[in-house]
Amino acid sequence: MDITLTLTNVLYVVTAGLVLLLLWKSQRKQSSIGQLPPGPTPYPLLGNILQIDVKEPYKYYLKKYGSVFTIWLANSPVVIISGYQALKDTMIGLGEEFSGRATYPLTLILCYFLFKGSAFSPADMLSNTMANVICSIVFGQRFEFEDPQFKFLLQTVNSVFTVLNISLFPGKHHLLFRDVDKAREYCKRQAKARINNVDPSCPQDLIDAFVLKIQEEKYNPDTEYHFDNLISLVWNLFSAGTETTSSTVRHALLLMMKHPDVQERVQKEIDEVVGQDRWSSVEDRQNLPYTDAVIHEIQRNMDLAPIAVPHKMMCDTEYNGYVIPKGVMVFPLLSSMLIDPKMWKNPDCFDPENFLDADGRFQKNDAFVVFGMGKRACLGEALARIELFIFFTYLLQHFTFKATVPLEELDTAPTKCSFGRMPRTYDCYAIPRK
Ligand code: HEM
Repeated sequence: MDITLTLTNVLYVVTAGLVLLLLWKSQRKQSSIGQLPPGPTPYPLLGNILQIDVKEPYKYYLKKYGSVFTIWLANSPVVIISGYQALKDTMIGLGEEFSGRATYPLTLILCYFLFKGSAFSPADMLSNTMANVICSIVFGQRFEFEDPQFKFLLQTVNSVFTVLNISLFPGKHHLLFRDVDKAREYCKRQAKARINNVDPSCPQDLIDAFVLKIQEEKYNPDTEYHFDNLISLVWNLFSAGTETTSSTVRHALLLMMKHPDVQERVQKEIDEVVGQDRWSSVEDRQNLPYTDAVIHEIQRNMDLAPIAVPHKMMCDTEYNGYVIPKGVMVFPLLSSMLIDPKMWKNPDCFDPENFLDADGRFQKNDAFVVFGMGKRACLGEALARIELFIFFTYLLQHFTFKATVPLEELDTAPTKCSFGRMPRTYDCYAIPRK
């Protein structure tokens, strides 16, 4: 008998056996969690992946199943929660139970990005500038834009937001994990260098302050202040705090080009309240209601994190007649609130009137949940709001932004993907105002 033929046959049988085993396990898992909210029937192994429309991932199911439903990403159930009431009940009312943090499943990552080459694109400048804000707070220093270490850190963060559009199979994401490890190593070296070198009377940055807490709590066995947490904190702040704000300002300038009347009105208000001879400060915000409304509307329109950052159940929890087991992943569908026609005057278009009352005063709106809600809401919200205000007002105080293409060709819709919405890259003219 031909030995190669026999081996091939054995291989077929083993592979078929493995596939059958996986199918059996997958179906057992899918049917074993009986009290989850309803949702589309999953295929074995793949779950609902093939049924999800990447452009509008959950719209159809929202209509069919209402505000709480389950989808399966491969072999893992994910509970999707949407709408004002359900999100308030869960993220705030049951805040503790819903406060675990899940990791992004690779299968969720189904993003599509468009990139174009450009003569003057503000993208790099914005991300360098915003990153230096975080660097000043965390590392106590700013970096030159050309610094290779700084470039590497930024590139890695950018990859986390963009290259994560790949599949379960070996490939680019492994390079990404390797780069993330390298970036964390850098954070580690920075932190290690400080361990015995902090002046307790004068901490210079976040690392110094954390190191002092480590020393203060060294005899407390339950302390959260230890070296590993310091590294995670530094990396989390850096990665969560750079691309988010710089992408928002990038989207802001794009919208200003598309809506020159809005840009002009913001500039007029800044000229009247701040003038041209000084920078705006946070105190000016209350006297700049139109500008404030425009910044909020930019963020609502952008909808940077449509499903927030995946949550995880801390314990078995009953909600709305269902039981969501401990460990199950939950996506709070923030988008559903940002475009809810019951909550906004004009939910589908960019319209600063969404944040203005009849007298032109700034009007808060409970459905403005771009930073998430409840216990796991964005840690950097206060800083992000200040950054967006200061950078946006500074840029419009000094420049008028103009598109390089006719306005009707300027597409402002962020590139869609199922976990984040990134602004498009574009060329622009920044015309000095003086
Ligand atoms: C436009 C700017 C930003 C937006 C729209 C934004 C949005 C968000 C959202 C939606 C979440 C997840 C909330 C949830 O899961 O319920 C989040 C988490 C987080 N953000 Fe931001 N963020 C921004 C800027 C920043 C900045 C500047 C920092 C750091 C200084 C930061 C640090 C974090 C951290 C550390 C978390 C995780 C919090 C946790 O797990 O408890 N973010 N952000």
